[in-house]
Amino acid sequence: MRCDVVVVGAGPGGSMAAKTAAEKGLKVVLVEKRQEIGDPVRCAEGVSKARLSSMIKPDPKWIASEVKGARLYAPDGSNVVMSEDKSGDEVGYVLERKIFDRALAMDAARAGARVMVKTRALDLLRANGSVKGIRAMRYGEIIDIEADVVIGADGVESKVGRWAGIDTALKPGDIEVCAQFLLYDKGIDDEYCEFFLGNELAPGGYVWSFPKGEHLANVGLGVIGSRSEPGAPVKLLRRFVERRMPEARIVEMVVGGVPVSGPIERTIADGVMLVGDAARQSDPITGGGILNAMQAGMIAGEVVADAVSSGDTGVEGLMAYEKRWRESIGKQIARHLDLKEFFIRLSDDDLNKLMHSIQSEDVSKMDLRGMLRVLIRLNPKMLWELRHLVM
Ligand SMILES: Cc1cc2nc3c(=O)[nH]c(=O)nc-3n(C[C@H](O)[C@H](O)[C@H](O)COP(=O)(O)OP(=O)(O)OC[C@H]3O[C@@H](n4cnc5c(N)ncnc54)[C@H](O)[C@@H]3O)c2cc1C
Repeated sequence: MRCDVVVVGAGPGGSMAAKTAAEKGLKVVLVEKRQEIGDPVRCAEGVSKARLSSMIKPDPKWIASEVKGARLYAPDGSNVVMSEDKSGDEVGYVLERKIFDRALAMDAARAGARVMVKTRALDLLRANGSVKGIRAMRYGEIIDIEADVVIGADGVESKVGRWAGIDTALKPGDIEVCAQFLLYDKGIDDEYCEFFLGNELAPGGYVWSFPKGEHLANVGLGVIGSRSEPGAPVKLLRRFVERRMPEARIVEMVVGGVPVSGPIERTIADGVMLVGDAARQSDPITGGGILNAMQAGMIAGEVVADAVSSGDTGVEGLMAYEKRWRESIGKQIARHLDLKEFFIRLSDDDLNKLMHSIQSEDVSKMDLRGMLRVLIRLNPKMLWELRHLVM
């Protein structure tokens, strides 16, 4: 089989890359190892309404709920409320990713991409040292898919980067190890996402509750890998749920990892591009990666179309991808990495102090940067080293 570009992985990043490249007239193959795109879900499914809407038209079929904002809790229970349009990438819509991921792949198919499920990429094909596509396993048979460019959108456990010689290795401190329940509890606030901070609750991470309507919610937590033991996230989550919502009915459980390493050194090689979690493009503070993956996928699709039509699919021809994603989402990722590195060092007392200091301020209409500016003004000694982030 021969095409211009083969995309490995039909998550949000891969499907957007495939759709964009197909719309630009390229012959695209999108391979997905699972037999059902989007299932099982390893995600809390929260995204910013405005940013999602800037990329695709929201469809009620894949929106589980719309929230008014987010409530942020310090370890001692003190809290602030942030409104939906300002609370960052996690809040606005809570998606139904089983339907959402499938809809994005269908959009790619409608744009002309060939979608192949139950097809696992096994390795890169090479000829005279250059990448020439992938070898894959499809329904138990080995097949070769020849292509000028391979886009690796194969998620947090990505192998495409490694096969291409790109260093995507993550240290334990570069991963949030997560556990999540989909649960029903009468006490779930259907109008607000909730975030709970605290080293006892989730060392180096946080607990979230993202409502999906009618008192159903994704309740989960992430623990920084360097401070986690095997099984710890599930134990901590069970403790949280037993204490705060003892009547909860758990109907689903997922575990998974989110890269919070910040940008890797390079995301392209000759004939290869990495997108989304494979490129470690998720947000180091929130762990949110859906929208960054989609945006990077769109950029990758545009750049690969230019590269194929110019006949230069080497590093030079793909360099515009590297530049464009770093100029856009890369800047925020880098800023949030600095913030994460600082905040995971804070004690629960520090977190309480910070929360108390902003409770008398109206932060409801502020974005994360505005809130940080106020926090630095009120706690100059503790937060002085973060001042460059708000200048
Ligand atoms: C518990 C948890 C909660 C999260 N909550 C949120 C949230 O609320 N908001 C948010 O924005 N982000 C969240 N994230 C992160 C988000 O899920 C990811 O950042 C996002 O899915 C990345 O998209 P992607 O397209 O890069 O990769 P993925 O969605 O991981 O897709 C990769 C695809 O590649 C396929 N694949 C892998 N290897 C191969 C292969 N060899 N051959 C073929 N196919 C392959 C996989 O099956 C998969 O379908 C969460 C993550 C976790 C673990």
